[in-house]
Formats: sequence, C-alpha cells, structure tokens
Amino acid sequence: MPLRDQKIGFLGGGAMAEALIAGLLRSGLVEPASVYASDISAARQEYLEQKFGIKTADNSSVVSAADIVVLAVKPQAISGLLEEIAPAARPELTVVSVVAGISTDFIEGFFKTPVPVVRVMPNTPCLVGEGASALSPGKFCSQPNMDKALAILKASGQAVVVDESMMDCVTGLSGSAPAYMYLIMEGFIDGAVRLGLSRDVARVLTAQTMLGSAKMVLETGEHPAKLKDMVTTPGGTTIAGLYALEEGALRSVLMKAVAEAALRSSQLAPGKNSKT
Ligand SMILES: NC(=O)C1=CN([C@@H]2O[C@H](COP(=O)(O)OP(=O)(O)OC[C@H]3O[C@@H](n4cnc5c(N)ncnc54)[C@H](O)[C@@H]3O)[C@@H](O)[C@H]2O)C=CC1
Ligand SMILES: O=C(O)[C@@H]1CCC=N1
Repeated sequence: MPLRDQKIGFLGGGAMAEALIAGLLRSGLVEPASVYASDISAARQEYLEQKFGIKTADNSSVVSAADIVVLAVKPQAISGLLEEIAPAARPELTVVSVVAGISTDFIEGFFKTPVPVVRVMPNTPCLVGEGASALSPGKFCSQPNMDKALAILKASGQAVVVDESMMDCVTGLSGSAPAYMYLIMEGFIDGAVRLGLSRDVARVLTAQTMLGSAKMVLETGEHPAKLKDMVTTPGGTTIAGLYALEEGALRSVLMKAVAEAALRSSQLAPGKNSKT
C-alpha cells in the first residue's frame, strides 16, 4: 500500500491533473481529504474543489502539506513554478512530474537538497481509467518513491517503467497518440457518413471497433499483423480497404507522427529551441 497515509498535492490543476485525481479517487486508494491542488486560476481551483471535494491552496502551501507532489503545469511554466516551490522542497518528498520534455535532471537542479523526482508521461485516457503511462526514476529516486508514483498512475490505467532516454519517444507515442486516434476515428466516421450511415451509429461502431481491436492486441498478445490477417479474406472487403490504406502510406505517416512529436518533446525544455 504505497499510498497509505500519503498526502498528494497537484501543482497545476488542468486536464492532466484532473484525469489523475479522478483515477485516484475512483480507485479508493486515497480519500479526497488527502488530495490537494493549486492553480493560478481561482475558477479552476473552485471547479476542482466542487467536483472532487479536495482542498486547494497556493503552490508552496501544497508542497509543505504533501508527501507527494505532482507537477502538472505546461512546460513553459515549469521554471517559475520550480523557483517558487524550491524553498519548500525536501528529501522526504516524492516529486512526480508529468511535464512533457522536462528531464529529472532539470527539475533536480532547482533544489538545494537531493529531492527524489519521477518523470512520468501519462495520457488523457487516464480520465476514464484507461491511461497508458511511462515512468523513469531520477538519480535520487528509491524503489519506495517509484512505488508511490506507480500506484498513482496505475490507479488510472497501465503504467510501465522506461529508461529516461526513451521519454521523448514515449511522449510522441502514448502521450500524444490519443489525438492521432481521434483523427483516425474522425476519418472513419466521415467515411461512413459519406456512404449514408448516421453519425451516431458510425461513432459507436468506430469507437467500439478501436476499443475491441486494442483489447485483442493486449489480451491475445499476438502480433497485430497476425490479428490483421484473421480479418482479411482473400479477394474480400478488408484487403480492398488495406490496399487503399497502403496507397496512402498509412504506416509511414504514423511512424513520422511519432518521430515529429518525439522531436518536439526534445525541444520543449526552456532554452532548448523552445518555440513558446
Ligand atoms: N494533455 C495531455 O494529453 C498531456 C499533458 N501532459 C503534460 O501535462 C502538463 C499539463 O498539461 P494539461 O493538463 O494538458 O494543461 P492544462 O493547461 O490543462 O493545465 C495546466 C494548468 O496549470 C495551471 N498553471 C499554470 N501556471 C501555473 C503555476 N505557476 N502554478 C499553478 N498552476 C499553474 C493553469 O492555470 C492550468 O490550469 C503539461 O506539461 C503537459 O506537457 C502530459 C501527458 C499528456
Ligand atoms: O501536446 C503536448 O505537448 C502534450 C504532451 C503529450 C500530450 N500532450
């Protein structure tokens, strides 16, 4: 029970913090009274208090009150936030960062003492308990620190440990890919609407097909190519559709999407060719 008696504070109460808080409370691993959040938007703080029954306070008060703090601001705001909370940071704290493109080294550099930092790349499906998260330990991280971070992320889906050198890749894959999946689904839905199917029916059939196909991959452990072959009758419909997808170079487009997003992740840290 790595989260027993732990107070968890979220710094930045936006979409990602909301998804993780929802998962934690749904899992029953922590009570609302053990969860704190801070946000520069008063409206956002009020929303989180109302929705989850958690407490809100300013950044430094949350760090002082918490055993675990989750950094959940945009990369552009991370330096200011770290400068603000540094005086309250201490070696007993576990810092969990979900900030894209920001290394454990970068975060550790703001603190005067060795503070354990875990870098995490979650995704928005955490909101419905189906997140995919990757975690990497910083140099001051012990196994109990990792266990706490893993427990938070596993409350919202699946979580795996990867070497930090793979974090940009993971950011371009599972961190960003919900958006790619929605784009793909939009295309399928429009394709069916074009042929006369109602949008509502097309939406349900598309989303359930994506869910079912993903479940087949996870539950059978088979290579996707084998599962694809199971659908594909010689001379049938599927191979006709696959031919169109291959003509559009779907697989190379998807590979490029992961690479472009990973490249952008590597540029997000302040001072690293950041565009914003
Ligand atoms: N949205 C996504 O799909 C994913 C986002 N992430 C990462 O999670 C982090 C948060 O992203 P989102 O939740 O999507 O952004 P968001 O914009 O929804 O939330 C950020 C929140 O931080 C607040 N904020 C800004 N400066 C602050 C400060 N100094 N102190 C306290 N609060 C402050 C903002 O008011 C906002 O509510 C980002 O670093 C992003 O890279 C990681 C994985 C997936
Ligand atoms: O687009 C972004 O930068 C963030 C990180 C991964 C998903 N959303």
